[in-house]
Amino acid sequence: MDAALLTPTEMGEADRLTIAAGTPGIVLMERAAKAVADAVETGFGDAARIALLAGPGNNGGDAYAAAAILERHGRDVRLFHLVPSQELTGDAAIAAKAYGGQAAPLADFQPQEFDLVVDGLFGAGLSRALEGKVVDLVDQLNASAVPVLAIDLPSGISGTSGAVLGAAIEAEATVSFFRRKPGHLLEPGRSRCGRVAIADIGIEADVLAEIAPTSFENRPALWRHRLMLPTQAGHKYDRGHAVVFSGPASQTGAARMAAMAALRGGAGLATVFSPASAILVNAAHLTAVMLKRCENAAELETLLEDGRMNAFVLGPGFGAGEGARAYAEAVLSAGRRLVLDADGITAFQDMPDALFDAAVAAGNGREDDGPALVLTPHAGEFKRLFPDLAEAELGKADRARKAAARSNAVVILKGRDTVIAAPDGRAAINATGTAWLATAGSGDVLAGLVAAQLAQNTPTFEAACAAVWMHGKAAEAFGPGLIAEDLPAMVPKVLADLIAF
Ligand SMILES: NC(=O)C1=CN([C@@H]2O[C@H](COP(=O)(O)OP(=O)(O)OC[C@H]3O[C@@H](n4cnc5c(N)ncnc54)[C@H](O)[C@@H]3O)[C@@H](O)[C@H]2O)[C@@H](O)CC1
Ligand SMILES: Nc1ncnc2c1ncn2[C@@H]1O[C@H](COP(=O)(O)OP(=O)(O)O)[C@@H](O)[C@H]1O
Ligand SMILES: [K+]
Repeated sequence: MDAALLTPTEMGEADRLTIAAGTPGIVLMERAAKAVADAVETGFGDAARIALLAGPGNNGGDAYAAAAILERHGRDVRLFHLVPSQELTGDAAIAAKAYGGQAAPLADFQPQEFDLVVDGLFGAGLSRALEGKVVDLVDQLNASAVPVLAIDLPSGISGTSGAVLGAAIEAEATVSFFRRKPGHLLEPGRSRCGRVAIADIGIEADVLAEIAPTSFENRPALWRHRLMLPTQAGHKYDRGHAVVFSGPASQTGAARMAAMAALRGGAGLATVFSPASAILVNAAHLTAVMLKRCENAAELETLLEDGRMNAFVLGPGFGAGEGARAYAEAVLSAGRRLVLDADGITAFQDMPDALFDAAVAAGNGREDDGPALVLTPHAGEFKRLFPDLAEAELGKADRARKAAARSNAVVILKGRDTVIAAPDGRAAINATGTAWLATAGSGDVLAGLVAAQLAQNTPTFEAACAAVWMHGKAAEAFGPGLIAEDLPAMVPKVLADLIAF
């Protein structure tokens, strides 16, 4: 549960359970405020003049309580309130009463008069879009060069979806409490948060058992225990055999990169299945990866008789025609797990139900590994299979979740904030990677890394999460100048760190 993300509603529940177990709300607020004051001291120690902005709820209460602490530390603070303190209720009213320092209405706030602004306008309780004077203030603050430390979330960012509601503050740093929220990881929220620190305010981890969160940060804690690493006496077939379908002679590179990634990711064997016309091109470039001719569906049926070939990739460079559909359906109906990427996804754009039916019929695989199908769309490909979901007013995590439930597939919805969702409702949000991943072919490598995990019998959701995490880490390890071919070569370093972890 270390990787759990809490929606604002779930966080409210964590708060409620903690209060019910005997910790008064004002104590939680004091601890939250102490964490904010500590973040000011450690991150913005040089700031001489500090403004704290207080909204109408407990986020504002945190600002009052933090102002009181900073003032006791001798800092020059001034508080600006959206509503007069006598209109506050509950813990926020208590905190406002306890603060005896300078306060003024928000209309008097001029960002340039300060070296640091602490944003306590809205946090988890943001329930509608910002409007009117608050929007003007946010715009003015964002246009100034004054750094902002946000309490819980930058005001205007949805903690659930990361969306900007009306307008949102751009923070340099954010202090949140107990666990991250999806909005800290999903764009544009992630970019607006700056550095995120999570403070312990005395909420016990055991509240999570009752809350049963379904969103997670994609970290090794989520899947590390499900990875199958080579055993001392292991055989290559223990680590599975990944197969990647090659496209025609002029489009073979993508499949080879995916196959190389499958080997580097730990599959015991990897084979490219190639149409006859591309055999020589593929043969000229392959060494550790093997090659077999697969000209049509009948040949595929025969090849599938070798039950050791247990994980397939279809799509990179393949061509988006009827052939792709026939192969995908054959692989699924033969009980193998399949990563469907790129052209493989596009091939089903006019008949997505045929794909979803095949995935439902394939069920949950051997020993309940999880779904047989993994879909790896970027936003454009996603729209081809799920046009209604692409257009719905949904956050990215819910979009991916609904797609996973509809298709009975694990869906990897790619981008800077890649979401991995399972039909059972789990969703993991990834934070590894660099902008250098936006390079031709990097998605092909990801498909191969997923197949590597599937070949090694990692359950489907965990396989997808691990692959996305490693893909990002490989990019981080390489640094600037990355092209897709560099990624497989970085995987050994990523695995070494993971094993040492
Ligand atoms: N849940 C917890 O465990 C803890 C919560 N704390 C703080 O409490 C915050 C949540 O407090 P609240 O639930 O009171 O919520 P907020 O303080 O985030 O905001 C709710 C208030 O803002 C108003 N509001 C919402 N959207 C608005 C909009 N667009 N324009 C104008 N007004 C709007 C609401 O009517 C309500 O008065 C957290 O973000 C955190 O800072 C901390 O005190 C520590 C403990
Ligand atoms: N700005 C970014 N930051 C981090 N990762 C990114 C960014 N842009 C793209 N990616 C990742 O790079 C990969 C690109 O895959 P894809 O769009 O299929 O490209 P291609 O078809 O060229 O292989 C995905 O894993 C995606 O999540
Ligand atoms: K805030």
